[in-house]
Amino acid sequence: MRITRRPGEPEQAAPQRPLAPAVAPRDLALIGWRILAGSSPGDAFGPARHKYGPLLRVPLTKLVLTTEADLAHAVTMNQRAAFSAEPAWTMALLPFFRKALLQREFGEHRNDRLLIQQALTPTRIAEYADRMGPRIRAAVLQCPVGDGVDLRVLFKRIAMRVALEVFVGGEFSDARVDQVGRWFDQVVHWNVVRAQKARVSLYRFLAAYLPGKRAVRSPDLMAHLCHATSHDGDPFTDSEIIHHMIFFLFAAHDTSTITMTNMAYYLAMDPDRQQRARAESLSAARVLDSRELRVSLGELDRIVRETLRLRPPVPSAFRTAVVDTDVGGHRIPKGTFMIVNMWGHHTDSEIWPDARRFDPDRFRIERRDDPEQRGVWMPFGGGVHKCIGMYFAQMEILTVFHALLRDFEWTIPPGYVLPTFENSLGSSRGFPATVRRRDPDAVCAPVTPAVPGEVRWGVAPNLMKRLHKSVSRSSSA
Ligand code: HEM
Repeated sequence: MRITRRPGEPEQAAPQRPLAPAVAPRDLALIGWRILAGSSPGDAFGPARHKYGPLLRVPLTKLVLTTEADLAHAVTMNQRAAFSAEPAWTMALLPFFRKALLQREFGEHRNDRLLIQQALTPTRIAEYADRMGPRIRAAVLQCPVGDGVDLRVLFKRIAMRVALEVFVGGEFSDARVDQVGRWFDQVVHWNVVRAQKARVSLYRFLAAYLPGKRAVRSPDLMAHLCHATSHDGDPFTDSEIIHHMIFFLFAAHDTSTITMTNMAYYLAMDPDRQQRARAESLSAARVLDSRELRVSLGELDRIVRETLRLRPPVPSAFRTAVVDTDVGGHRIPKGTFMIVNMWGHHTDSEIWPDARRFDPDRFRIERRDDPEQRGVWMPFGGGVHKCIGMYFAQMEILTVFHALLRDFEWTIPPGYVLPTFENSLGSSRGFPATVRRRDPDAVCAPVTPAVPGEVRWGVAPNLMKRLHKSVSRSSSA
């Protein structure tokens, strides 16, 4: 419609619909039950979204949850500076981190993010790939074989070593890597005493490096922070550097460990797909640089993407409204705690055909162009807090699996379900794999097209049947 107005006449604002409050459904608990009973978050929230709208408030609280992709963009892009990550993340998961990057906002966040970003430029990542590649391949060759192997232990050790050697600098013994890994496991533990003890140990461990880093400009993040200035123009204090490093090392290894564990799990459930990825790796050179990794390992790259769609290690982003604002036509009062659940729209069957199938081919170029899929894959978040380590993680994961697929094959006991909720940030578990070393001269068997596998969900898989029954009873009541 064309709007005509005389010169000088003020522009009339389009009539606006009054802002609605987020609905607080009384049957919200039922959604929780559905997820516990084996629904994916996308399936469980779909009916509620149709009934109540895209924003659901938890009754009697200031918690508002959305599984809507558009709203996830609006909140994380934060164009009106109405949301802050700091108080929300501190409450949700990071009480044991102090002034981490994710807990900084606006000017201060911009300053520190730009500094940290310098450790993650494409050139630096390529250097890390060259330096860490041989160490990763050597570590993969140590993979235990036999039944009941927990591959998570291997992935954790590799990711922890890479994070320490790249961002703190130097070389670390296996015992030291495992010790630091255990402290990080405990730092987000529900037992606050253990968590506090672990944080003190990490603090002391990193503090011991400070004098050396302040004296010499070594090419690692920690030395870089020692010689940089903070937002107020002063050098970072010892404590600021250590708090940055504790969160950074955690973010740099825990998410990658979880992703690699989940990938190994899906590939164990889908032997055809594993074989296809192996054939691709065997047809490429054993040693690939960071650019070649992405170009030569398309199948593996799609497996990473699909794994991150189905089980994002950071399933939600948390924000607090710092002013009264609105999102998607809904009023958001100051102080609202927003849970942007990317996992919900990642598993929404209205967006992803056959959403519960593990189907990496959905990321093939010809299918990725599907307009419905554009912009709805958000495992690394969005906006100014978007994951700073996205390309680093990709390089590391591809390097590990390229080596693993060439020399090992693995399966999983039939019917085993890796508990869905227990493989995200702060609570991650492995699974019992049967691992065999491959004969290096064996030719990869011809590959049949993979049949996408239905993903099984469940918090406690052995309780699934019982929970299903109780949910259908309460729904029909
Ligand atoms: C598969 C692996 C990874 C996933 C899925 C992941 C996911 C995420 C997500 C979703 C966020 C944003 C949270 C929010 O907006 O509330 C984030 C932030 C962050 N990630 Fe990652 N991450 C991964 C790997 C890494 C790695 C390898 C590093 C470091 C090398 C890293 C460092 C960070 C940092 C420092 C932030 C905070 C950024 C900021 O506040 O500006 N992450 N990550």
